[in-house]
Amino acid sequence: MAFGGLLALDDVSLTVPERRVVGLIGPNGAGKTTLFNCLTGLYAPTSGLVLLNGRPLPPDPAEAARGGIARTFQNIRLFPELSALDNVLVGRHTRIRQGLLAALLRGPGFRRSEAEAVERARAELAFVGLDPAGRAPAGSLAYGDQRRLEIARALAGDPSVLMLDEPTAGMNATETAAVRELIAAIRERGIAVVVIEHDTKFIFSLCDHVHVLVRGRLLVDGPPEAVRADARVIEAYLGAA
Ligand SMILES: Nc1ncnc2c1ncn2[C@@H]1O[C@H](COP(=O)(O)OP(=O)(O)OP(=O)(O)O)[C@@H](O)[C@H]1O
Repeated sequence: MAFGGLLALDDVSLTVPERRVVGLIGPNGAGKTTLFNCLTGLYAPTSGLVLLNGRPLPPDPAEAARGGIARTFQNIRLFPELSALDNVLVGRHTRIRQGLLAALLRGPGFRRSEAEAVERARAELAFVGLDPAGRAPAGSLAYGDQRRLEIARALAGDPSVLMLDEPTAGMNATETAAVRELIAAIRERGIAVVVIEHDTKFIFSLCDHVHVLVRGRLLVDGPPEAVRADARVIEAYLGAA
């Protein structure tokens, strides 16, 4: 991925297997968010391909969502005036088959589909540890709960891959531990997770596989123990001795 003369991602390739938590770490400006933006269709990579179950995914966020890739953002992007429940319903929207006419007529098929969506949204709120009624406006929730709400919204779209951009940013140790448990529970549901985090302790204790990105290139990847002990990773983070 090039931005004018800046090569933000250079020859980066990674695979996200089913039911795995894949970590992405690297210093500031390494290209982690840019990679997320390419994988979720927000950016059209200058060259290269994104394959989902072996099929090329067009660079279109709506297609990526329908295909089963969901994400959260580094900076929370909720609809603050909408209730928590409505925020999750927005995430469910890609799976609702009823068209405009059905919505206008509000027939039994539409009402059933709406009731199912609400039930599912409540289940996702409960899954992430929030009040399933979800009446409070999203903007009134505590910061950590807003991050959970974003995850609930992403899960409501039935993703096969969930991409989390710094899910524990700004959280204390207790909240961070809860997010670690939540991600493990998401993997148990059969969903693959890709996580960007600056907190390397969090990444090494959670992930099945870790990729290290430095200045747009993949430096090292492997199981957490191997990556943590790799001299190149230690140098990239701490500088040479
Ligand atoms: N839309 C854009 N236009 C131009 N340059 C961009 C754009 N998005 C990112 N970049 C540049 O690409 C490089 C990688 O940025 P990116 O945000 O992906 O890094 P990051 O690893 O996510 O960093 P951080 O850990 O600070 O969030 C940086 O040099 C950044 O300035």
